Parts: sequence; C-alpha cells; structure tokens
Amino acid sequence: MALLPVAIVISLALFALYLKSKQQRIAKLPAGAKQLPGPKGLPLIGRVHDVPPEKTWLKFYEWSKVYGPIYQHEMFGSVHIWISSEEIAHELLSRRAAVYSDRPLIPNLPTNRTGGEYLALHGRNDTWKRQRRLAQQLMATSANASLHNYPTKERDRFLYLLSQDPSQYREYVEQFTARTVSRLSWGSTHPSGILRKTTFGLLETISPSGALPNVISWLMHVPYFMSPWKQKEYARHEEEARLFKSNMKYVHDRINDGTAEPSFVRTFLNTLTKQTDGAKWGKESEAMYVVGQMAIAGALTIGSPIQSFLLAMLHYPEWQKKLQAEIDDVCGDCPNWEDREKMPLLRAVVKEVIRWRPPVPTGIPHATEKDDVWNGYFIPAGATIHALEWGITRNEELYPDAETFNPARWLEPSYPTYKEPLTQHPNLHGFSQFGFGRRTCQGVPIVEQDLFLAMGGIAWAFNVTKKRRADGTEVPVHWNEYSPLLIAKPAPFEFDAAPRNQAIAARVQAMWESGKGEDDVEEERQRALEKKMEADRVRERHERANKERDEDVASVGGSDTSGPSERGSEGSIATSFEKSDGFDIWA
Ligand code: HEM
Repeated sequence: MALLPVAIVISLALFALYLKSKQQRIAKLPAGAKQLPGPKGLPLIGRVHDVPPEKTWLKFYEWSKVYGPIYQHEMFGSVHIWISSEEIAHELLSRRAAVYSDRPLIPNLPTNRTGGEYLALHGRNDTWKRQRRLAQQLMATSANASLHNYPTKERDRFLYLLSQDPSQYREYVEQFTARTVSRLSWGSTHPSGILRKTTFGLLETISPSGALPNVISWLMHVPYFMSPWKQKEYARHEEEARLFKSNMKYVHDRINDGTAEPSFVRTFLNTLTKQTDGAKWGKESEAMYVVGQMAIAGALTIGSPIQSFLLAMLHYPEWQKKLQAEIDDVCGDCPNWEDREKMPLLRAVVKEVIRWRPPVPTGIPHATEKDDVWNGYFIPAGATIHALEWGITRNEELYPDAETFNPARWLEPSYPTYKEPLTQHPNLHGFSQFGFGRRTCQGVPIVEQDLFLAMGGIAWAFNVTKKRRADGTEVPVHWNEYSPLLIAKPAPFEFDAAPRNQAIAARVQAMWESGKGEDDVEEERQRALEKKMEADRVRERHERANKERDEDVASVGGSDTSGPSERGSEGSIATSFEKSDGFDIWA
C-alpha cells in the first residue's frame, strides 16, 4: 500500500511531461502547416496497443486506407510516418534526400548509427558515405564478372538436394543463399553456417518484433547485468566479430598461397588498396565490416522470395506451366544467366513474386535530419519514415487486382507497369521494393541472378504440386502466413516436387556430380555414415525387441503380439539433413 502514493506521484509527473511535450510539438508547427493525420494514441505510449505482434504491415496498411497514403502515429514519444504511395516515397526519400537519408537509432543496437559495422543501419555521415562507395565498387566488380558463376554452382547443388528431400526446402534454400554470398564475400562456402546463425541473431536484434527495447525504448537503459537483450546481443556480436576476422585471415592466407578464389575481400586487398589513391576505400578493418554487411544482407533476404515462389506455384499452377513452356522453348535445359534476355516471363515471375509478397514488407526506416513541410503537412526532424513496401505494392492504380499473382502485368501493354523492350524489362533495377533515394539496396545484381537461376531451375526441374493424402484430398497450403521480423519469410508449408521426367532427374544428378566440391563429398560421406548408424540402431532395436518377446513367450507360454511394430521403428529413420548444421529461421 505504501507504494500507491509513489505510483500516483510518478504517474502525475509522467502525465505532466507528456502534456508539456505535446504542447511543445504543437508550438513547433510552422505557420500554416498542420500535423499529418493518423490514429490517435494513448498518453505516453502513443499508438502501440493495437499493433499486433505478427504481420504488423497489415495493420499499418489498414490505417493507410483510413488516414491516407501518408500518416503518422506516435510510439513512446517518437513520431513514425508511414508512406504507402510510391510517388510520395520518391518525392520525400529521393527528391528530398538531403533531409530524408538518415537512419533512426535502434534501441537494442544503440551503436547502429555511429559504430561503422552495419552500413545499412548507419547514420548518414562520412563513414557511411565511404562504406557505401566501397560496397558499390565491390558489387560492380563482381557483377561485371557475372558473379564468378557462383550462383549457378550453388543453384545446381540446391536442385539436387531438393530432388532428394523436398520437405527440407527451407534448409536447402537458406544453404543456397548463404553459400552463394559466402563465396562472393570470401571465396569459400565454409563461413556460411555461422554466418546464418549470427545473421539471424542480428535480425532479431534490430526487428521491432524481435527485441522488446525496440518497442519500449527506455528498456535500452536497463544495465547489462539485468538485460537479457544486451547479453544476447553481446554474445552474438562477439561470434560475428570472430567470424569476420577469421574470414579476413582466410583470404590473406589464400592470397599468400596463390589459391584465393575471386571475392569482395580479394578485390579489396589485391586491386583497390593497390590503386594510387587506394586509401579512399578505407582501412582493412572497415572493409571487413562492409563485406560482412553484404554477406549479412545476402544471407538474410533472398530466401524469402524463393520460398514465396514455391507458394505462388502451388496457388497458381497455370503460371508454373507457362514458365515451363518458356524454359523448354528457349533453353531446352536448365536456364543459365546468359539466357536472360530471351526469358521475359521468367524475369516477370521473379519481379511479381517480390511484388506479391514483399520480402521487407515494412521497409527499412529512414530518419529526417531537419524539420520539413510537405503539401502543407509538418514532418519534424528526427521522425522515423517508413516506406511501407506492402502498401506500395497494393496500389490498385499501378497494380490492378493487386492481391493476385499475375506476371502478365509486366508483359502485356494493357497493364500500367508494362515497359519495353522485353529483352530488358521487366528487371529489378529501380523497383520500389529495394528502397528509395541514397539508401537504395546495393545487392540488386545478386538478387536478380540468384532468383532468376533458382526460380528458373525449380520450374525446369520439378512439378511443384500440393501434397495429397491417402484418401486423395489435398493438403492445404497457407495463403499469407509470414514470419514477423523485418525480413518476412513464409511459414512452412508442404508440397511435392517431382522431377518432370527421367531425363531431367538424371541431368539434375549429373549437374550435382560435376559441380560438387570437397565439402559436399564430405557431407555425403557423413550422410551415408549417419544413415548406416541409424539403420544399425533400428536393427539392434528390432533384435532386442524380438529377443525380449521370445523370452516373454518362453516364460509365460502364451502368444504375446505386443511390442514395437516394424512400421513404428522404420518411421524413426531420419536423414542427416534433418539434423544438419542449420537452425530454424522461422521465428
Ligand atoms: C530480395 C532481396 C533484397 C531485398 C528485397 C532488399 C531490400 C532492401 C531495402 C528495402 C533496403 C532499404 C532501402 C532504403 O532504405 O530505402 C535495402 C538496403 C540495402 N541492401 Fe538490400 N535487399 C535485398 C538483398 C540484398 C543483398 C543480396 C545485398 C548485398 C549483398 C543487399 C545489400 C543492401 C545494403 C548494403 C543496403 C543498405 C544501403 C544503405 O543503407 O545505404 N541487399 N535492401
């Protein structure tokens, strides 16, 4: 009871503070300007209580239909502005880039704006400018060399694994993206396992639904020893730093013994730093994090559209048939990157998957550096600006019947998104789903090639169909269940992926055989060993059960038919890939 007066005093003080800050905000409004519309909030907390923990983008989209294509709400004293119109996003984030290119503070990663480790989250300052220039250069060098054919090598491996066990598709998709970007970054697949782990941890650290301090920002002041979030992030960060340092050493060693494969780090060490003005690219310790950031982005994002593609093929089998017809017509074999000009439908499918199920549905927020007025509305300095990618892709004027997966919108002149020539369009350059202004995504060449090859490869190799139960009924597949973090991935679903014919099955096997590396041989050996051990265990269990039953029969003299059934034992055999080094990225 003694606490009650204290609680009342604290509540009154907080309420007085709230009134004062509200008054200050109103006083700040420039003459003639008004505040953006938006949902009214509660004192102190603002409007958080009815934002659901899952699929928040649907709620923000719903509000856009009530309050318009740009609106604001508050969360614990910070102003959040949501934009659901591509035109307004361009007007503010691109044309007024000098004001709108900063990043907000992430309470659960308070060094994000100044630490120099994650350029995608960094404040707009000289460190970010230098890092962005370096990332651009590394990406361009790699893209000019067709990404050293790494995505094709990994795609061939991926198709083989998928043919072996489609139920493990999420694991294989994540292996494909992480291994490809590991090769691009460091010239080897060996870092990909730990990269996946530390990267997923970072996604949790920075996502509003991943760590409580990102929503209740004052929790960032809780001391380390009392903060589970700080402790978790510290351990993750240490592991990541060890990974990045050992990867740099690995590339140095390979350069020294003359076996370094092409990679971002090799380009930095062997080419950029040797230029007369090489210092402009920054120190090696900084390049380590720039490359790390590229690897993080590559490992995190691309798996989402590949999984969404499978979902689309299950809901729209007619588009799978059309795609297979294009592939058979143009390639007569598994599509290669060199075939892209002749394959507008495959490019349209890639783009439409990203539009239909945006991988970053709430966008990556920008922040304003100065007060601004747009169309008579006041946008304060320090506001967090979200280009709501989900809302942008639902604009019925640009994307009629937006909920429908329809690649034709990129291919037929009757649609507003059609563009010629079809040897070039559609493509992903300048697509709203990769952001705006000075902050646009730097990985588009990787996304474009990875998705073209993976989606084309799947459609060439398999008929992806809904599973059927023994009684002939279909196993239902969800329509739009996605994970809640900043990069959203579909919830697991079941499907069959049967090779389209014997010749293709043999070709998939041959592609795998010709491309497999030492790590694959080792994994195969491991898989065979584990299978044998599991079979031995099952056999031993059977023998033991039989022996016990014989003994029981002998002692009771009856005919006991109980005991483990054969079917039950066999059902427990697991493949090694089910127990692979992966981890569940569905959180
Ligand atoms: C489907 C895959 C991807 C999607 C949908 C995507 C989307 C985005 C978005 C929406 C942004 C924020 C843009 C803004 O703030 O306006 C972004 C930034 C960024 N992306 Fe991507 N991205 C993808 C893959 C990649 C890949 C593969 C890489 C690198 C290998 C990459 C590197 C970056 C970097 C470095 C930034 C930060 C740029 C900056 O802040 O200056 N992204 N991406």
